[in-house]
Amino acid sequence: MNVLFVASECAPFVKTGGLADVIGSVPKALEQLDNTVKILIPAYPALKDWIKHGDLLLELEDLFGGPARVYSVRAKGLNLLLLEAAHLFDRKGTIYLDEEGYDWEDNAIRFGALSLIGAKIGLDGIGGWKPDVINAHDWQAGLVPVYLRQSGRKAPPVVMTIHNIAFQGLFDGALRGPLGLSSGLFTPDGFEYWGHIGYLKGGIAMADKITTVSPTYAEELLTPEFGMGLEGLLRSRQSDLTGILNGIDLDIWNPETDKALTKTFTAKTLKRKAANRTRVEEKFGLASNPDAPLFCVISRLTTQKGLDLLLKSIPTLIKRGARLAVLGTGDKKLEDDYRAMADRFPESVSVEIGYDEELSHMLQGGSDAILIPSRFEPCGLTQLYGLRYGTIPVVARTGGLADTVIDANSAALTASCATGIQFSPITIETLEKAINRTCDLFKEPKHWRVMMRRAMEQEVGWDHSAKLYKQLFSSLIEERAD
Ligand SMILES: Nc1ncnc2c1ncn2[C@@H]1O[C@H](COP(=O)(O)OP(=O)(O)O[C@H]2O[C@H](CO)[C@@H](O)[C@H](O)[C@H]2O)[C@@H](O)[C@H]1O
Repeated sequence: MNVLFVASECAPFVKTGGLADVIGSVPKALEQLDNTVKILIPAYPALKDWIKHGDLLLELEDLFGGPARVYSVRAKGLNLLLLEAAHLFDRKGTIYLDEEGYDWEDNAIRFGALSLIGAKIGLDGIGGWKPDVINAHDWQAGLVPVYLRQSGRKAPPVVMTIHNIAFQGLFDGALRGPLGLSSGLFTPDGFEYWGHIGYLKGGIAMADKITTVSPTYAEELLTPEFGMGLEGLLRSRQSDLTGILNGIDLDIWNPETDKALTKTFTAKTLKRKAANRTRVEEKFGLASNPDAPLFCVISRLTTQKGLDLLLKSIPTLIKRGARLAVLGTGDKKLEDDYRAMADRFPESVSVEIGYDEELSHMLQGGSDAILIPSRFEPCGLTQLYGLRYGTIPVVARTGGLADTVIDANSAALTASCATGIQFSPITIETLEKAINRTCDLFKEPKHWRVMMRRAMEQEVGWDHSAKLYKQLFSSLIEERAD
């Protein structure tokens, strides 16, 4: 089966968050199942060099104000279709933000262009290759099914995947003209959202199937609390919505081979993990204390991730002799508040504001526990990396966090199946309790070691979920053929 992915980021080339990890890993698992997956992605500066190794397959004189080309290249085990359109993607700043940190003014056009080319490849194929199914990811690819629908032509089915409904891609309705969108579909049943163009909304309304990244989030999305205004539409499409849990790339995230670690380790050589802890303590300038856990956070610093709650719980953590190493970037106020906390308690709290892939591996390798107090979390990947590295996840019971961590309650401890700590409802008090429970458990090395081993044994790769994607794609293709 031929599958076209359309997405705005892909690890290890361009990454601002978990979307990139998924786009960079699930295609490899699908290829193992005898599928060909090609990923259409803009040729941002970080990807431009790959063009030299690519084949030119498509040339357009004008794509929303400038010329565009699509190159095909095999890079790091992935088939990329690089959309080169210098006027849209060859810029300094980040892939979504300008150098001052504001959204690029023309993001609607930039990702409208990505979606338009995705639809074109769906309709006409590229270089003799034709997708049997298209998987569009997040709002940046939300217009793919819209452009297909308005073409009126026979097109492959589309699966729209929601990685985070908080980002919907809402833009001025007047952009319909410049984007070449049909006014006939600009209705509440189509891609209109209260007078705006809703990229994700259009995608959800017009895709053949909708997936999200965990079963629990698929249920949560149907409620006003989590659906963020799209719960009604999603309820109307409930029978087409499934939650397929994310996996991780087991080669990139492997404590047995990870080059960012001081000492590599396995579930059988857990003692070797201690050297990594010492390295993190040194690197972050934290005091060492063998009697209390070293916690880490690797995250966007936002209220979604509950990091304002954690800030208030830090005194509890310090009281227990625990330490906290934070790696993150995001809301300026939270960045300042965390820096201030680190200045106040330099031996107990240390913060690295920035984005650093290698440091994130080092932290997973050297910390005892990872804190993820998210208010909502579609799936979450850092708890999966934590499980893989025996770094106990301490998580809010929501979305994919609820689906992937087994709480260390007394029954689970007795049955030796616990893999982490969960807390609910998501408040400062329950988070503090969870921190205290983690510190208590850490003082029982036998329980703690069993939990680490269980965590490391969890199936966190793509094997199972890639099969579910394949089944979903196959069923759609069969339906189309009937
Ligand atoms: N400062 C930093 N330095 C280095 N690495 C950093 C970092 N901050 C974050 N990261 C990395 O970025 C990724 C974050 O992925 P998550 O899945 O946890 O959340 P995100 O909200 O981005 O993704 C959304 O999409 C994914 C994918 O579907 C869902 O799992 C998730 O719930 C949803 O919110 C991880 O690989 C993490 O290690």
